[in-house]
Amino acid sequence: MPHQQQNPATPDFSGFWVALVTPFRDGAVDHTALSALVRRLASEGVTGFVPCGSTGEAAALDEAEQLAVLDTVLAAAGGLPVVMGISGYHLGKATAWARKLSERPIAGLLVAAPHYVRPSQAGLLEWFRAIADASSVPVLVYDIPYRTGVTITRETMLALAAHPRIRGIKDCGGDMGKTRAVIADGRLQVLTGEDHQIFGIMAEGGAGAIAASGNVQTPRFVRLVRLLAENRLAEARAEWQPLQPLVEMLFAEPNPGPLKALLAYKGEMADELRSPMTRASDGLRERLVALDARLSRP
Ligand SMILES: O=C(O)C1=N[C@H](C(=O)O)C[C@H](O)C1
Repeated sequence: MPHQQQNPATPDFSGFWVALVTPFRDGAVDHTALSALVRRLASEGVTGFVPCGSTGEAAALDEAEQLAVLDTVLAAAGGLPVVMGISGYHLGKATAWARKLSERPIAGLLVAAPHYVRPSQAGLLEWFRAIADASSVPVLVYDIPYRTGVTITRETMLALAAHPRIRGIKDCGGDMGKTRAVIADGRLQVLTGEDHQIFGIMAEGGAGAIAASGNVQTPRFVRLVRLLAENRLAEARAEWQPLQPLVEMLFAEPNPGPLKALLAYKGEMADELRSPMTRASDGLRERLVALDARLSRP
């Protein structure tokens, strides 16, 4: 497999990354659909790919399935970088997994705080440092307290920035004070992980986004992030305004249900999720299809 286009000495995670859905068909991962999705997104100008995040229903995939998803994405990515998601709450398993994943030609690991166990800040430092020590590729901290149940404080985040392999955050932290402090500190690249905050966080100096919404209307998201990176705020605002209702609808029911409903309507995959995640309602699907059609008109 080709190595990712990242300079290991100065990895750069700026740009627009897509948090990939994992297509299923008749209960199994649909690798044909996944490969076609990645090739389309690459041709539409995304920076890179993030498989096995929350959007990718990683919690419902066993290790062999996650590795197979990663290999399909690497093979279809055409040399674009791939950052693999890791979550869990067993430190020994997480470090072993990080070691194994970093044998693959990936650009980085996206590591969430341990969920359910609610450790102290000292425990969080141990978690992220141990995984970064085990990894041979850069690590992005996935800050998402509403899913993990644990808040990474500003002080903890800045302490993590001292680790040579921790290079950025996927910010769903919901604390603009912390986001601003990390941007001002300058050691970690801040990628928003909240699709509705792409404009705001990049306008404040964020380096980019990792977003589920970009699985659809991809060229619009790619243009938006490019304009923001170039500080062309008025043009970026004009690009952002029509995307706002799309983002709202895509998250009106649990992600990735709405996204898969729209991708299925477009013929890119089956409208199938693994329980307990469920398909979007018919009403939301109809509204999404209508909005997507409007956004797709030249
Ligand atoms: O899978 C991800 O990574 C993302 N997850 C967020 C979520 O559903 O919590 C949304 C974001 O767009 C990407």
